[in-house]
Amino acid sequence: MSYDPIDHDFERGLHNRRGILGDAWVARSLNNANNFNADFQNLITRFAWNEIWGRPGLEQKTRRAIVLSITIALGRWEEFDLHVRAALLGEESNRLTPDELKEVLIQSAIYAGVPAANTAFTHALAILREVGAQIGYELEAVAPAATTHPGIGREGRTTSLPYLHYSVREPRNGKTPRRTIVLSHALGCDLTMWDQLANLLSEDSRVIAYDHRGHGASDAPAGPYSMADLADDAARLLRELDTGPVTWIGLSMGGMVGQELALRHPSLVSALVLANTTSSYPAAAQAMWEQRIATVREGGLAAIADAVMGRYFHDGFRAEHVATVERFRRRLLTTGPEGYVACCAAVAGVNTTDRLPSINVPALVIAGELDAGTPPAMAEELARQLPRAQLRLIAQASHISAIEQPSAFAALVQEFLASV
Ligand SMILES: O=C(O)CC1=CCC(=O)O1
Repeated sequence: MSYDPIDHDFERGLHNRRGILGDAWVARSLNNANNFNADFQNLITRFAWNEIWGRPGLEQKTRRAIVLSITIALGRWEEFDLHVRAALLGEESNRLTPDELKEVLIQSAIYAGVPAANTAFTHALAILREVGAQIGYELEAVAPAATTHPGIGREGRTTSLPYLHYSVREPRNGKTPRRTIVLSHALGCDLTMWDQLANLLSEDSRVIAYDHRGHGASDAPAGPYSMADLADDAARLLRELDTGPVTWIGLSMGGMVGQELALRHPSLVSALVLANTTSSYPAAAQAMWEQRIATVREGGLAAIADAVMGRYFHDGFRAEHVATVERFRRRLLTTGPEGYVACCAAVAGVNTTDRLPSINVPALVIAGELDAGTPPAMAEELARQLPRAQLRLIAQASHISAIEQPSAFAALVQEFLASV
């Protein structure tokens, strides 16, 4: 039987401790050990750094965030400072970026209290001032009123009436926007319909999403509305935001607005993505729209909610994505009935077919294979009339194809954007 003189727990712990706190700190701490504290140093090296930090169940970045949160909650500022510095200067695989550190501190404000987070920000800022240059992070003045939420951008509303609620996401890469994209939602939805695509496209683009009049947090002036009203709203919003020509991505009613905008305000549109939409409805559909308006007037939006969900999403999607469908149902039910029926009138009256040949911008027309509301034949007609259109069909998608098939939808949009 051999005797191994190496204490493996201590060695492994030391290795982990160096990886997390850095060689210099660990060397200093070992050099300063003495007959009073060496036993304690040995204990934390074996137990904290080997037993706990050595466990494979969580990434080291996550463990760093946990330590920061707990030291904030307990007000252990010396330990907090040590771990902030180590987290910022750590190895690439496990370091926290200043933005990630900021998120830990913001979240701790809710769970440990604002006073604790306040002190944490003061301590973390002092460390960032010290190590910022080393990690390429510059502190610069920013007005709190101008901050943006990473998931929804900066919200605002037009200064002119009727007020339109919008959000603007600036490019995450921090560079000049490659283009400005406007996302235009369907009847009965609101700008949140686009959250996922907006966050994807804002990697390098400025992305604006807005609520049509009568929807979301925008005004709902007395109706009925026309498609020209909705297009003029869009033009007013773009002029207020001083966007210049935009890439317009609209689904269903949002695509109808895009066509009318390109016809009435051609200088504001440089490219069009028209998804699950049409340039007109057959005469037979007029009675259906009139019936829908009457039903909502009589019974509110609850009276049409099941039918609308059935048109938005195909059977398989509804069965598998109950929470998503519920989210859309809630949104529909919280849309004001007056604004909704006023927009139904605009949709029923859409009529751009004969004018489409004058839209001379690149266009991507997307159809959903299973879309009963605006079937692929309507997309084919759009693509026939638009001089610079390409037509794409998404399989296993009905009306709200951007939600049913988000990856396929995003891939088509990105392929198109790369080509224009
Ligand atoms: O509400 C529907 O049935 C589908 C729809 C028509 C126009 C729109 O935007 O969505």
